[in-house]
This record gives sequence, structure tokens and C-alpha cells, in this order.
Amino acid sequence: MMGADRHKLHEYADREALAEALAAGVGAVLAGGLATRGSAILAVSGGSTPRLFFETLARAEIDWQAVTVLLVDERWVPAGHERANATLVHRHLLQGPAAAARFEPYYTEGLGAPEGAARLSQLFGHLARPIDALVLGMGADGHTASFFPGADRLAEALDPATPRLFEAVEAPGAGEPRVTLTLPPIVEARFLALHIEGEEKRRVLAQAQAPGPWEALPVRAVLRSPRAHPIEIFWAP
Ligand SMILES: O=C1O[C@H](COP(=O)(O)O)[C@@H](O)[C@H](O)[C@H]1O
Repeated sequence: MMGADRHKLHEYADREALAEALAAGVGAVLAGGLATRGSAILAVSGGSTPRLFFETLARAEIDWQAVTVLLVDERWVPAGHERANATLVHRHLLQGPAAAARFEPYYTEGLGAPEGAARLSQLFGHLARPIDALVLGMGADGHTASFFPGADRLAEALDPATPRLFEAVEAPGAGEPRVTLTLPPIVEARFLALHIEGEEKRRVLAQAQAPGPWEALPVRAVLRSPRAHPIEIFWAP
């Protein structure tokens, strides 16, 4: 698939309708994985956008006990930290029926992000791949996951041939050090969604879909990756 054929845009009148549709899509993919393989893996992003989607998905009536929830990326801050993506997931996704899911926070006391990323690559090395459903967000600077413009290990994290599942990055716009899934486990996900909201991110998406260097807008590396199925882009104003 080439160019825009690689992406399927789903537009909604409001964020509530988007959350319902994305949760229904992800829920159906997880239910399919559970029916076929007896277990399913979901990888989710953090930031401010996914709250409503998480709260809607948490109500899905699936066998959450057999679902592993992973973070696409994490700020290297202790458990319970207000900026931790794990905190967001605990508060808004792992509630009600979804509280039964298996979730393993990434931060490890006493380790820096680089050692943490190496440990996570080992720890999750046994995971059945591909991941069933993976939902990315995007910042107005064109980062997705923790693929930030100017990040010190951006090329390594975006190497399509890297054997590592996780990479540690530091970047001027990232705040604290981060760990992130690398490009391969992201783009090989069975269902890959990009969840963005607002006019500004719509403009950034249009720029990212146009020709230009991936270093400037790292989300391009994901949008340009070859895949069997299109990337499902969910947008609402
Ligand atoms: O730092 C991050 O930002 C992106 C986008 O976040 P948002 O607040 O603009 O929705 C997010 O996808 C990523 O997981 C997170 O670590």
C-alpha cells in the first residue's frame, strides 16, 4: 500500500462519538483475539487525549482477565506520579470490568531509563506478537509514542530492523527521560490506530502525510511504514 491508501480516516462530530467508536473497534479486536488465541494484548498511549476512550473501553464486556495491557511509552517517573502514563491508565482504564486486566508498570526503582528499557525488552520478550490492538497519540510537535523530534536515540528507536522492544530516549520537548516501544512492535500491530483531537493536530497530521524528513515530524516513520492493513486514524474537533 502506498501514500494515503495506508491510512483510513474516521472523523466524528465530537469527542464522545470518537471515544465510543474507537472503544467499539478496539473491544472487537480484543474479543477476536480472545476467541482465537485465548488471550489478547492491548497497547495504549498516555497524555491527555485518551481519557474518554479509556473510560468507554473499560466498560467493554470482554474477558479482561485474559488481556494484557501495555503502555506504548512511559515517562521515567515513579509509580503514582501525576505525569506517569501508568497513573492515567490506572485511573481511567483499569476500572470496572477492565480492572481484571494484567498491567505491568514500566518504571523500576533504582534503574535509569536506559537500563529500564533493556530490562523491559527482556521482560516482555516472551510476549506473543503481533500486539492485537495498539493506539497511538500524537503531540502537536509531531511526536508519537516517545519518538520526539531531536531525541537522542530517535534513529535507534525508529530503526525498522531493531531487535529491541523498548528504547530509552531523552529529548528537549519530552520533559523527563522516557522509555518507548520501538517502531517494529508498533507497526506490526494487528489493529493500529492513531487517536488525535483538535484542529491543530489535524494540521500536523496533514503535514506529516506530506513529503518531508521524518526527523522533523517523527510520526511520519509510523505513517510511512509498510503494513498489511491501513492505519486507522480517529479524529474529532
Ligand atoms: O507525551 C506523550 O504525548 C503523546 C500525546 O499526548 P497528548 O497529551 O497530546 O494527547 C502521547 O501519545 C504519549 O503517549 C505521551 O507519552
